[in-house]
Amino acid sequence: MRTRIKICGITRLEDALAAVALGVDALGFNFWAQSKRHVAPDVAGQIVRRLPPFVTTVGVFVNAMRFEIFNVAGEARMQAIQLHGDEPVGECSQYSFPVLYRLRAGEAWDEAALARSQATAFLLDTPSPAQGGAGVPFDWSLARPEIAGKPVILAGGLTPENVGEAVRRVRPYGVDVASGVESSPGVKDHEKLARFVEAVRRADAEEER
Ligand SMILES: O=C(O)c1ccccc1NCC(=O)[C@H](O)[C@H](O)COP(=O)(O)O
Repeated sequence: MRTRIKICGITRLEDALAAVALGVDALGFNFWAQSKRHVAPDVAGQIVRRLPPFVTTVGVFVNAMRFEIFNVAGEARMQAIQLHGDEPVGECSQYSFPVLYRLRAGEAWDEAALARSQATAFLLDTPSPAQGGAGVPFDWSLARPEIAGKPVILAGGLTPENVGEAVRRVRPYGVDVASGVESSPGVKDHEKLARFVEAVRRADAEEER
């Protein structure tokens, strides 16, 4: 299976186009005002208008009101949303968008509630006071390819140097990275992006052999 790749914290068109040229599957746009990677909805919308088809745009929200999510996701042309705060998992059913629901690694989950939920996938991240984007990996033995029958997107401190090992060990549906491919918050380093994608593809190819 090809591991899907989401690059999170896109704020600039050139970074979005560089990631897409490398074949990534999804781009994350952070609409939480306190994030170092915050992007205004109109700026995100202008970036999205310049993307080729078949790239999933994901709006990242932290404890936002439903009407705000609908308005922002609409204006910025998001195709999916990521709930990355303290939202209950039942909140996923309130949206017509596919929803990535953040789980904190190491916390006790109510697997039955997760299985019943309308989450499309679980983004498994390092617990962090900054909510996300902290660049700190967690113990991957806490991760699995699926949780409650839904795909897992592995996040938290992934870098070009460690992502191959993470993919080999966890075999997640996808991987997600923000800080590990940056030169500064919100500014992607295109060389790190290329090495990240290559490391994932190398790990995929090893599994196929
Ligand atoms: O990236 C942020 O600044 C951020 C802030 C608040 C909530 C979520 C945030 N990012 C969401 C992501 O999906 C990140 O890619 C994920 O947390 C992993 O980040 P990193 O450890 O920097 O790769």
